[in-house]
Amino acid sequence: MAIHQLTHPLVKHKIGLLRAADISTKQFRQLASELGSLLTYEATQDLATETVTINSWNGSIAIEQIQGKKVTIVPILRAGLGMLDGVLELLPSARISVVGIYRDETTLQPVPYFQKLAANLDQRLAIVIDPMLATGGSMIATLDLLKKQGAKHIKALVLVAAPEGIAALQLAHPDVDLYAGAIDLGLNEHGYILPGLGDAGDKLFGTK
Ligand SMILES: O=P(O)(O)OC[C@H]1O[C@H](OP(=O)(O)OP(=O)(O)O)[C@H](O)[C@@H]1O
Ligand SMILES: O=c1cc[nH]c(=O)[nH]1
Ligand SMILES: [Mg+2]
Repeated sequence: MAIHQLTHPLVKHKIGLLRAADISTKQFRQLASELGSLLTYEATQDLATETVTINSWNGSIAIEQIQGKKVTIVPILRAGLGMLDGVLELLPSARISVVGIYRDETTLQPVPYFQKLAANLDQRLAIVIDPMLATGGSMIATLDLLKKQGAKHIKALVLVAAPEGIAALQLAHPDVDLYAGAIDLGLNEHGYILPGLGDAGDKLFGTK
């Protein structure tokens, strides 16, 4: 598994702003979306292109376009939705496959509750988005589910990852590339990332 920790100054700056205790819902949403765009830019660097001929203002010319079926973006509900607008800014025609999973607060085990996936998953790049990779349970369950439905080419985009989650992901899905805005120190006794962002879903949805 390739692990890409983004080092772009804009990413570092925006992740830093996200960590402020007094951040507003509006600011948190805006930054999560912007970081979604920056992670997408990085994660799509190796997309294959093909040459096609089009009619331009000055006659026939050859242009490059992305090859193959449209990408599918896979937000993990709820918090993954916070990155979706930013990802769509760069991939406006992408199909969206929604996966609903929450983490049981006591056992920290992922609990799936919804899925609605794009067709022909085997022919698409699937870009899974979730702000937090903590124990890795939710991401691993999502990748299990996508592969069961035929997905073969998957990338995972997170704002903050814990080393524990990266190790678990590496073991379960060594073929999936991870793109992280930051790799933090570790998890506390409740499974929260330190220094982390706190509860990303609650901050995005204003539920706490
Ligand atoms: O790596 P893990 O240990 O599985 O933890 C990470 C998961 O926890 C959070 O979701 P949460 O369960 O809070 O659901 P929410 O997005 O609905 O708030 C987060 O958005 C991830 O999906
Ligand atoms: O730190 C964490 C861990 C799981 N979910 C979150 O929202 N934050
Ligand atoms: Mg949450």
